[in-house]
Amino acid sequence: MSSDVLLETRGVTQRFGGLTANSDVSISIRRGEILGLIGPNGAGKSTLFGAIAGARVPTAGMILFEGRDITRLPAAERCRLGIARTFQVPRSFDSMSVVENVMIGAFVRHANATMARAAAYDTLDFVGLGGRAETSAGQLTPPEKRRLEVARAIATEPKLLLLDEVLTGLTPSEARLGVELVRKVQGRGITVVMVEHVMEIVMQLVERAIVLNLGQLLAEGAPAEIVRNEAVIAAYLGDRHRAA
Ligand SMILES: Nc1ncnc2c1ncn2[C@@H]1O[C@H](COP(=O)(O)OP(=O)(O)OP(=O)(O)O)[C@@H](O)[C@H]1O
Repeated sequence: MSSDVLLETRGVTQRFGGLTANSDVSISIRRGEILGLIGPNGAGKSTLFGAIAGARVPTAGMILFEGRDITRLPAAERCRLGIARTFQVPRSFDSMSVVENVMIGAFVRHANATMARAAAYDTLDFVGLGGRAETSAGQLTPPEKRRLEVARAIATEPKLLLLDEVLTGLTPSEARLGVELVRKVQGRGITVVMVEHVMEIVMQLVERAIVLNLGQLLAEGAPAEIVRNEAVIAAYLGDRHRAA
């Protein structure tokens, strides 16, 4: 495997009873890129994130991170190796303060609470939530909660960050800030894979996109190629993106 490949899935299959959520999915994630993972609802995008982050061991197939087989490694160990994810529905501890929520991530790298707190404050400044550090997480607005989710993941100091629909449902100005934040994350040397349905965001942000449909890899390429791919138009985009 070439060293510019950070993570590779080989033939990953995930069955839930009779349903095959991922079917023989082989993809490579290149070091330093922003990769889009797109496809219709139920295509298996979040399931693939789960396989990469260690939510469950896939039914079949293999996952390699920096050339190492991590297929059976627990999520916490993958996190220590440098894989972090956010969840589609933010998972904050609402009775705790914002900074305490981020400390949960920072403890992955800092055993000492003072150092974890300092790292959490830095991360909150980085994501633009520095002014909300002492607020209860439950009082954050929905877009702020998404940022908190990103902050907690970044505080683990990942090499690979999996973002599950963090920019979906935002107003245009919030989405613009979100796009800036993802670029800043990449600027830190973190490789980003993002599940995103809003094609305007995908088109401006990602360098390469992978399309899943019915659990299978349907297409991959530059966003400008993807939006012209007949199979992708038929399965996902519809005619409105034909001329994009
Ligand atoms: N833990 C589970 N048990 C049973 N079925 C599941 C489980 N997780 C996902 N599925 C099913 O697997 C399929 C793929 O789901 P997944 O959430 O990965 O799709 P997705 O592409 O992320 O969809 P969306 O864009 O709606 O989030 C769906 O049919 C879903 O209902």
